[in-house]
Amino acid sequence: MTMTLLELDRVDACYGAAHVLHRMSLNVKAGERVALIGRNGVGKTTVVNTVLGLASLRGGKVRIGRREPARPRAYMAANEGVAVVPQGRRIVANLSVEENLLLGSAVRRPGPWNLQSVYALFPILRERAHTPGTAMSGGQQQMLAIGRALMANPALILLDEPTEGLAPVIVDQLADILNRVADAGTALLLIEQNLSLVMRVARRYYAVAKGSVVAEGEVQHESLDELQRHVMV
Ligand SMILES: Nc1ncnc2c1ncn2[C@@H]1O[C@H](COP(=O)(O)OP(=O)(O)OP(=O)(O)O)[C@@H](O)[C@H]1O
Repeated sequence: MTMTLLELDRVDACYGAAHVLHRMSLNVKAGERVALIGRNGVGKTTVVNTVLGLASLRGGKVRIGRREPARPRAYMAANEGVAVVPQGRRIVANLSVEENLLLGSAVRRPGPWNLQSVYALFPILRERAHTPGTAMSGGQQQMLAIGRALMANPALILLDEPTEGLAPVIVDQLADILNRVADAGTALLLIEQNLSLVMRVARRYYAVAKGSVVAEGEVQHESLDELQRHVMV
């Protein structure tokens, strides 16, 4: 049986008094490529925040790898092989590209990814290894954020709107890179409003509205119009 890497089972989650997720259920198994789509503010980032313990789990169950914590915490995700490429990238400004990559290897599992293989995937990062991480373009910083996640050799990467603010030509490169990462065996949960990326990378999708899953299925069985109606503002 394929291992479940992440599962939310009827999860309710809050920020203080703000109740954002309502019986949210989704799962990602080893090697899967899953998209989470939906309009702004429906709770997609809160799924990641619940896994990291940044939003409070108030009901339901969260499974992270082999654990089912009552209070999920970021270190548990890291220990269970779940890495995050956060919205806005969060590159550390006063560290070089290489130092930012090395931050990703603090909790490291065995696997194919190391500085050399990350540099082979992103030659631009090798060229810019000693420049400050935030001195690079938005697209390059996104590559750095993905490279940093790979340095942990994760079984699953949660990517929160990786195409935000990127030019279409960079989105094309990103699709190619994410497919290579997934081909190498890493599962992806792709939070995205860019459906061109979703259609090129994801196999399954969940559509979210008002903190719950309102539709799910195989990406290849849906038309662009069908997916589009879940993200239109
Ligand atoms: N730290 C917080 N405290 C209180 N409310 C929050 C907090 N973070 C987010 N929210 C609220 O939770 C709701 C869901 O936000 P979330 O960021 O999960 O949405 P999203 O689907 O990821 O949207 P976006 O694409 O805009 O990031 C929104 O109404 C937002 O205002």
